Amino acid sequence: MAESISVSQLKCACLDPQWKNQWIQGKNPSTMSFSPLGTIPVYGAVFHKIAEKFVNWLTKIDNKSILAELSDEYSLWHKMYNDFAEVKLNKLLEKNKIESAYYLSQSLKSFCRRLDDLRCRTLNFSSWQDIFLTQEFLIQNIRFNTENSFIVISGQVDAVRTHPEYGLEIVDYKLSRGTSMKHDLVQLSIYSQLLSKAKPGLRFHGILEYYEPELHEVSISEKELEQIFNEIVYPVLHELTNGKSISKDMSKDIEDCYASFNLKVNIIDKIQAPQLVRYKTKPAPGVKVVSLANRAADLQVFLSLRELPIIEPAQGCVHIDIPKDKPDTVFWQDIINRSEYKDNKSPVSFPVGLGVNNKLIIADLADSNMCHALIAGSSGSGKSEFLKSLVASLIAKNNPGTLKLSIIDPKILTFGSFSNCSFLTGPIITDIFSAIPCLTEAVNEMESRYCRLGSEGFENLNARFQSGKHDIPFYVIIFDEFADLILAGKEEKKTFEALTARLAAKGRAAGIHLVLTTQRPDRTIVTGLIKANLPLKICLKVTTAGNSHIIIDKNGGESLLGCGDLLCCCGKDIERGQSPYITQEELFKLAGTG
Ligand SMILES: Nc1ncnc2c1ncn2[C@@H]1O[C@H](COP(=O)(O)OP(=O)(O)OP(=O)(O)O)[C@@H](O)[C@H]1O
Repeated sequence: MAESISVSQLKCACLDPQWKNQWIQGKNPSTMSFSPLGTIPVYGAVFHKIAEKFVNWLTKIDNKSILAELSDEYSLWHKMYNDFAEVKLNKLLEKNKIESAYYLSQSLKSFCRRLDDLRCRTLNFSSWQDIFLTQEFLIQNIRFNTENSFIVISGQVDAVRTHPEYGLEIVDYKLSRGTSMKHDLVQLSIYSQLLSKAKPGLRFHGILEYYEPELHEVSISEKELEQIFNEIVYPVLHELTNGKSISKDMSKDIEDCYASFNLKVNIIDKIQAPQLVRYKTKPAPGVKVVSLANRAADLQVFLSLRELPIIEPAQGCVHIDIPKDKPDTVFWQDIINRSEYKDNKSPVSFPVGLGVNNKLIIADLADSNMCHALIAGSSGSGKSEFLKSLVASLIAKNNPGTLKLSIIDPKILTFGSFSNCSFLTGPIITDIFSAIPCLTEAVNEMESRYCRLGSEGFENLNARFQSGKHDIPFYVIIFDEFADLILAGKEEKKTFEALTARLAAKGRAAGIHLVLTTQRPDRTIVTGLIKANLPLKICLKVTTAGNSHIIIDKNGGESLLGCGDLLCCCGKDIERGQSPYITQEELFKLAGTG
């Protein structure tokens, strides 16, 4: 799911809007650069190759007499020509590219002159390693976070050198100039950001070396590079990831739509969330909130929305949630690295999603208001993805000694090849009738834990865990689609309800938690008993307002957008969020089953 891009591709995206659009459309445009018409074709790649090989060779010399032989620009050029350049230059001559061969040889000569200058400016020069820290340095898979997503960038820096005044300098060799100096600096600015992420704590000055064929150098400070990155590169990164959905400002359209029904409103603020834009709307005196809410269908038509907007009263304004055409994915990896989550020390807390206010919605199974969960949503609403991210979050915080999972997955697909995961109490249960023995065992386990906790003087497992005793694992039972068991027969339904009620009533203290999901949130499935016993309710997109009511006692679930858009209810507050997305590979890797 994560986008990855090379530095040359990113540079093209920054400099050529057509290139960028093709990339956004999923194409893979070429990054070939061409010499401007009417100029001699330059062979930048050949120059880079020869320079790289030569400097590599130089930095490996430890023989003093060889070093001494290369004491001026002429001897350096002589060596470079004989051992590294001659064959390439001859190839160009054979192809009758005489001017290009001449240009290249002159550029390489300038490069040798530059090497000599560098040697002279280096106090107590003892070897070429004193100058070249690294060259053609490969920086791979550096992750850049954008507003709601991230992109992975890889590239190869021409050279990193020591500089007597600035410390370290990143060098970009060029054989010709771009259309403006700023354009040429884009690549350098990307490298400086990549390097400072790859080598935290180090600071880099930048230098552009134009071999045209005489050397012209342009030196640029770390601050200027950062400014170019922020001004030119970062907005493009945003477009390449979330930017696919930089949403049109609809404030005026919303005001106009209401005005056409004689309802005067004023949009006072808007918030970008991954799946929607929330417009904070102030009704004029005399305009009823209910009249605004009643116009949801009109707004949908007027604004050409794919779903009804959700319109809700809030503190001092009305929230109008307008769905984005292309929602942004919230990546699990980003979420668990956020400090709000990292600071939460409960071993059984997990991020439910990213709220519209950009704050994480975190649930904690150790909390009595959230100790067992009911998750409902129609087919495709994101239940399985939600469960995967939940399981990943729990696994990431624990080890098989502190957490045990039982997974009942009649759909088979969700946790497919998860079976040899060391966190599991046994094989994944795919036969719904085997769910009953699993829950019965959990009840027995709960009773025996009660005795043990009582004899040790602990009120609950979490208190025991926090006191440093980690030998009894938290135990989470995940039942992905319990409807079939309820519908299997009266007896099954009764037994299931009774077991659920027992576990729900006393499970939290024993560190045993239930997570039940269904795609059929009607009264036959989500019975009063089940609903009452599972305090944490997650409503993904459901088919009807009635379904939404059954889960969260409120409409709204029917207007959600699917794909992890959710309403989370624990107690009286209901929060809208977007659930994190984890890839199958990431999950299996984490679970040690990849
Ligand atoms: N949090 C999410 N972020 C991004 N995409 C999502 C998210 N959740 C779901 N999706 C998208 O929606 C698709 C369907 O999700 P999922 O399989 O979880 O639905 P489901 O509710 O389990 O459906 P079913 O009940 O039919 O199995 C996923 O394959 C994915 O493409």
